[in-house]
Amino acid sequence: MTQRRDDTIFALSSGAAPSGVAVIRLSGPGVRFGLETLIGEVPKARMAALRTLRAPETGDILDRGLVLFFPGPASFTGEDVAELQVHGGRAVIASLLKTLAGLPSYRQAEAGEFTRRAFENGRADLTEIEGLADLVAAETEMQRRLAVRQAEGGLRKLYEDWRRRLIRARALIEAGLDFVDEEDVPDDVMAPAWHEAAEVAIEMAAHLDDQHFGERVRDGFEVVLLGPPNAGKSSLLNALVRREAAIVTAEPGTTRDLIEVSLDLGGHAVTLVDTAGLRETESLVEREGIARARRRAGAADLVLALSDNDSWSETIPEGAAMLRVRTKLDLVDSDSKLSAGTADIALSARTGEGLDHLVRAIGTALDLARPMPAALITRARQRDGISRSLEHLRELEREAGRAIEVKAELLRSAADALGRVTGKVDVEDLLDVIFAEFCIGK
Ligand SMILES: Nc1nc2c(ncn2[C@@H]2O[C@H](COP(=O)(O)OP(=O)(O)OP(=O)(O)O)[C@@H](O)[C@H]2O)c(=O)[nH]1
Ligand SMILES: [K+]
Ligand SMILES: [Mg+2]
Repeated sequence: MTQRRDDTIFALSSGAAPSGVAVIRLSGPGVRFGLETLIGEVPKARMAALRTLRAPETGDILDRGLVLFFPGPASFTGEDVAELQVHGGRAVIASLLKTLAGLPSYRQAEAGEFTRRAFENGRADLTEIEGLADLVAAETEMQRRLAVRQAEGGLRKLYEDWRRRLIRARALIEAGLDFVDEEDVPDDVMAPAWHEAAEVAIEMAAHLDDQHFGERVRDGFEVVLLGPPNAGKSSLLNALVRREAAIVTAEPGTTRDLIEVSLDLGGHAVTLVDTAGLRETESLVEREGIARARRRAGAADLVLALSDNDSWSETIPEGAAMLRVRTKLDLVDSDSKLSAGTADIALSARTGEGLDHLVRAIGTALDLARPMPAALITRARQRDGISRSLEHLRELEREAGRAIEVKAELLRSAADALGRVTGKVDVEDLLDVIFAEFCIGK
């Protein structure tokens, strides 16, 4: 996807027609010419102007709408940009797009091309662009909050600061190399550089040690339902998703495979997994299902251990965060309901009683209530880059006795690994993957 920058690109940036209002976005060197052609002038920068749009050849009225002009370089893409806010009918949009396509060196934008131009013109780094993609895709409130912070440069600021400090440390070392015979370089000339690198390494390690919180906000936390046959696991899953996603029968051993559903639980993206009831059995199919249930529970963010009789023997895998859920509360007479038993929560999938309590408890158990740090890793790509950078710094610490040139090279590699995360360094191979996430018009 290499584009010539003398093209002016355009696209419908709002959703599918028909809609009340449609937004057509233009970017490139021909934007001023395009506006003069369509409305006879270039309106005042960043002010909405109500104008009649006309076909250049015939003078026919295409539509009347709001026209906005954002001169480069202080625009989204860094180029001249315009937005045409017109009526969202199919014919209006079609005639405008056709008119634009007829202008010299105008063409339809490819998916993500506006954002790509923004990156190439230095208007946003890769982490901000990933934040933007997440913001467009955000489905839950937590995802939206995380994406806004990232799109606003939360990660960029942190990573640029580290990179700047590593580059400075290397400069200190190289300056020392230039002026002093290596044998004689006194330790204290280099000491501030080593100190700086060690500080950055500590900060990176802390940043990486986040239990993958940002990735899980983005991709969803995994919550696994576990318990003996007929505990009511599938019934609870169905009640939470409000549809018959899993088969429920009175027969113990109904569920064999893992059943996954994605849902928004109180503003948090969760993948809820129903599993086979745990028991000794001769059935090979069921045994495999039970083995899968245990494996999945072992890797879960949270296990909901279900029981309809307040006993919790052997259900719980070591180490997993867990809530004990007493099911079928509607079968319990109202006097016994008052004695809480050993469960964290009691509920009925049949009547819905206690479900809201469960949703709140899940949020608390996942520790979602804590304040979100300004910069959270949201993707494996970022984690890999920071880990690689930290590896180089660790090597630097281990190789304390090595030649100064080797150490300077390790600092350079550490800074480059960071630069690849933000897109400052040699990322051509990554770009197509990242921009493919965007739709046309973004
Ligand atoms: N009264 C009442 N019955 C329930 C409730 N939840 C589940 N049941 C019944 O309990 C039986 C088992 O429910 P399931 O949801 O299939 O239980 P499960 O844990 O998925 O069972 P397996 O898949 O066999 O391990 C069914 O007959 C359900 O109708 C409830 O809240 N109240
Ligand atoms: K069952
Ligand atoms: Mg089941």
